Amino acid sequence: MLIRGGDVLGQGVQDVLVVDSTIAAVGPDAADEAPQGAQRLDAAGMVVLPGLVDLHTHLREPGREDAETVESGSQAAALGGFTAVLAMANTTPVTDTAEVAETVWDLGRRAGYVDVHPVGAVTKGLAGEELAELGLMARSRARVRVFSDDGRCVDDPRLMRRALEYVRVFDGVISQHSQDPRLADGVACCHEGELSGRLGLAGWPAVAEETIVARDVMLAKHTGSRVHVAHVSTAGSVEVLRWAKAQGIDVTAEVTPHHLMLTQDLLTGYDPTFKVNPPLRPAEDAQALREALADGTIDAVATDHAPHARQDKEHAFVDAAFGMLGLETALPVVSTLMVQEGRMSWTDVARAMSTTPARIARLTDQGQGIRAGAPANLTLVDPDRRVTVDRARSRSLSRNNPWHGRELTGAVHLTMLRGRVTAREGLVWGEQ
Ligand SMILES: NC(=O)N[C@@H](CC(=O)O)C(=O)O
Ligand SMILES: [Zn+2]
Ligand SMILES: [Zn+2]
Repeated sequence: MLIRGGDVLGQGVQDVLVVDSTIAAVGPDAADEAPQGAQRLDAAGMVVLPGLVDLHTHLREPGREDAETVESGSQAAALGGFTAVLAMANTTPVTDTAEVAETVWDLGRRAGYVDVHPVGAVTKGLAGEELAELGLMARSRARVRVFSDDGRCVDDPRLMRRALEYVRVFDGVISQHSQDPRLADGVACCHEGELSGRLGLAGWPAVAEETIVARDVMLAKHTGSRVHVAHVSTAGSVEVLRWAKAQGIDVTAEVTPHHLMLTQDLLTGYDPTFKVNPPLRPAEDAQALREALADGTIDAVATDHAPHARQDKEHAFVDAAFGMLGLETALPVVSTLMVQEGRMSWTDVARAMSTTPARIARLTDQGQGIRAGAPANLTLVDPDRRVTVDRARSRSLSRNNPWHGRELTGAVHLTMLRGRVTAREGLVWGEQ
């Protein structure tokens, strides 16, 4: 397929020739190299990005196939411009063995829309007591490199130290859900501050996140291992990261689209759609996150796509499950908030949503950019298209969509995984 006239990485119009599963040529001569009868795709007005990689997705299978399956989540991912997702371990059973990791990996292959890389649990059953089979998961067919107890914090410093030492052997990384459970009330469900008092809700203080981030960067320094901070949400965490990076500590961090754009003020209606962990924060935090993403202190955007079935989400605010959808809206939110408003270029977006997350997860078949010889993982974005988000049109099996009714600018037009079109104009592979 010859992709004609697209703006590659926002750096200028180039043709891109894809032959089989590989990018064969990029540039003015690509058309000359196209074989007879090659399919042509007019990409005028589109931005061509490398396939997006999500470091943080909850696919809910095995165990909660009513909320999401590998197949439904993979379809949502492809429609969102992703070619790979890291599937979190908080399933039932937990992904804490090579067998479960291989099951998830195989389900992803069978679905075929995106590469599904299982994240391994750090501790058995996410219980925070005993290390899981990290080495066996790493050596399994699923080649696990990212480990996380996400949903829970590995709060025992001794266990965190051991985990960091262990994964260093195979160049793995611990993705930490940074939240000291001892600094937050068990029923906390929003940001602790003046607003939580007014709403009568128990909150988490920002410091519950920041102390864990600070501790973990020191443990990374001590062990010479890699730590990744999942869903950074406070200005104080950003300051710690900035300091740690200046010291040369091997730490990376991700931010979600919702922590970039949404703030705690949405909670005044007590709508559980906006209940998420970590909680939506004050506007000053969101502002600090935007700046940190733009200047590279925060390395990546990750969705934390967290589907929940109606019976778990539609409750009084305090009783509802934590989490919100994100796969289909991540690129449009980043486009609207960061690109349209001049904070990031499309090259920066490619770095934060493809190249860097692929490197953090040590993926071998993703994030290699748009150059001859790289796997043909591509996302075509229509940067000026305005879309009003409609939760009813999501491919996710769940409806906890915090973007419902919002108008966003920038839409995914087409996604290609190793030369195969997996999504195009709202339809997935097989429907086109
Ligand atoms: N983000 C959330 O609010 N929920 C996540 C867990 C998590 O990411 O911590 C989930 O699994 O539902
Ligand atoms: Zn988490
Ligand atoms: Zn999560």
